[in-house]
Amino acid sequence: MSLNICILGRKSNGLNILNISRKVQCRALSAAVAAPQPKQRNSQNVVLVDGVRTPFLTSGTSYSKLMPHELARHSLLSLLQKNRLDKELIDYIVYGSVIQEVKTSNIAREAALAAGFSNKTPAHTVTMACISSNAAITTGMGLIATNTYDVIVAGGVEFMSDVPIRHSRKMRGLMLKANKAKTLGQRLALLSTFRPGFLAPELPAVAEFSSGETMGHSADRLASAFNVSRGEQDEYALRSHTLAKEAQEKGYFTDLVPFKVQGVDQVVDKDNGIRVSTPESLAKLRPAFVKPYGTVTAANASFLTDGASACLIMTEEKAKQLGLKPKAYLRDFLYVSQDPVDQLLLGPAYGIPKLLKKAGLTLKDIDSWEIHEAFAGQIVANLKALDSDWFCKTYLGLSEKLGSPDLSKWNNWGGSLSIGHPFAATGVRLCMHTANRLVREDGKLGVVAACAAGGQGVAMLIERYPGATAD
Ligand SMILES: CC(=O)SCCNC(=O)CCNC(=O)[C@H](O)C(C)(C)COP(=O)(O)OP(=O)(O)OC[C@H]1O[C@@H](n2cnc3c(N)ncnc32)[C@H](O)[C@@H]1OP(=O)(O)O
Repeated sequence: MSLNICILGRKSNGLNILNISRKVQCRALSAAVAAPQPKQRNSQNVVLVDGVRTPFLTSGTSYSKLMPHELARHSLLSLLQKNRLDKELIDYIVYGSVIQEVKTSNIAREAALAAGFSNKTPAHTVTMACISSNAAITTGMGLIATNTYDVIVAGGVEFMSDVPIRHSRKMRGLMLKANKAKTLGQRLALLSTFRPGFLAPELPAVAEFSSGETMGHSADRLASAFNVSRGEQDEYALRSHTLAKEAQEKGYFTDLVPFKVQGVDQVVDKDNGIRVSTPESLAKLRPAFVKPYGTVTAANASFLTDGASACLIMTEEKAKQLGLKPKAYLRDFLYVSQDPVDQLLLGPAYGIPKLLKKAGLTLKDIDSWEIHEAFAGQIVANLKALDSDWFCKTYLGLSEKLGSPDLSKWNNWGGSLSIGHPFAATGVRLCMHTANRLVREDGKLGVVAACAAGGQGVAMLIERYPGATAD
């Protein structure tokens, strides 16, 4: 028998369209009593021991003079310090990165060396757009499952304060040829081919390579396809910022490790993009991408963010041997992908039903949802897709809609819209917020899901570890 007392919390913020109530779920008798058991998949239990992140900062602020591997270094060192771990214990490091600093392309290795890890600890870097640190974690799970390694650090870093801006292709061609020219005559001949237009730089864009469409434009198109109004998007964005602020003030972001940045007077100890606004000021903002009729604005989109994260995963047996107290079991995961020219931000809508089916669970079994908020319109569209017979039958092959997740369990500490979204670092934050929320909210099972450029997505199942704490 489970006792399920729901206390109606403070005023609802008027989120009627999404039907988001501010119910605080109190499961006084532990969820474990009648809780479902997901199908066992791993031959060995893989546990998430702990995870940390730098404060997430809007790009161009206190981290702007750093290099990305220095941010990653901070998360690696902090993970070890927080868990009082010897660097020699780490068998392997996997890190995610999306927009790469060309000098540190294998940033996992550069960050590890900068952090003083043994040069005998191999490290590699993965990239899968906004789910790159999920890919780092699941790569680590694979290395553990194949008995290749026992103790893995997985993480991710993104640094939007300094991105590689290139010369144009023509200018690059000219410069490479000039490098090879042997005589003054050859150099002068090349110089005569130079045209001022060659100097126009190539800026990296947060855009889909195959279609050239920016993510913001895709979000606008998705919102329009699912009839998500501007009002719904602003309302959802306000919810995200409000809940993040509340969680920040209550000290729930225990995954965040303060950072003394060289040259910056004050220790950076908070995410700086959380900004609770009023519905009126949100309504005044102009469209950021599709002008003049689009609905995605600077306030209902995630913002360009600098940050890094790292987590420690290993077999349960190893954690016991080392006397470590894990936070969660990493129970299951899967990736999904669709045509990016159609709709590329529906990863959660594709991934969640598949994951639940694979694990033998239903929506009701999930106590904590941590879903990446690329855009408010993208989140509302994913919710509408899950609750749509048409979408679930046509695109997922289900006999009917999956339904609506309980929104009182959904991103209760805000999300990427408010906390920030350093692309390759977000996955670890999602897993850590899930693990810590399961403890604070007395739940058992959590789902992480995210969309990513390329039309890809991830869904992960996380289970609270007995005796876990949220510190
Ligand atoms: C799967 C994935 O995750 S894909 C990746 C998803 N993420 C992205 O693609 C990143 C999208 N975001 C962006 O590119 C940028 O943040 C943009 C283009 C939306 C906005 O960039 P900027 O214009 O530089 O934003 P900026 O911070 O200046 O804000 C613009 C205005 O909105 C206002 N604003 C921003 N946020 C808020 C807020 N929460 N409340 C009220 N006003 C706000 C600002 O004050 C500013 O107003 P002003 O013009 O009067 O000064």
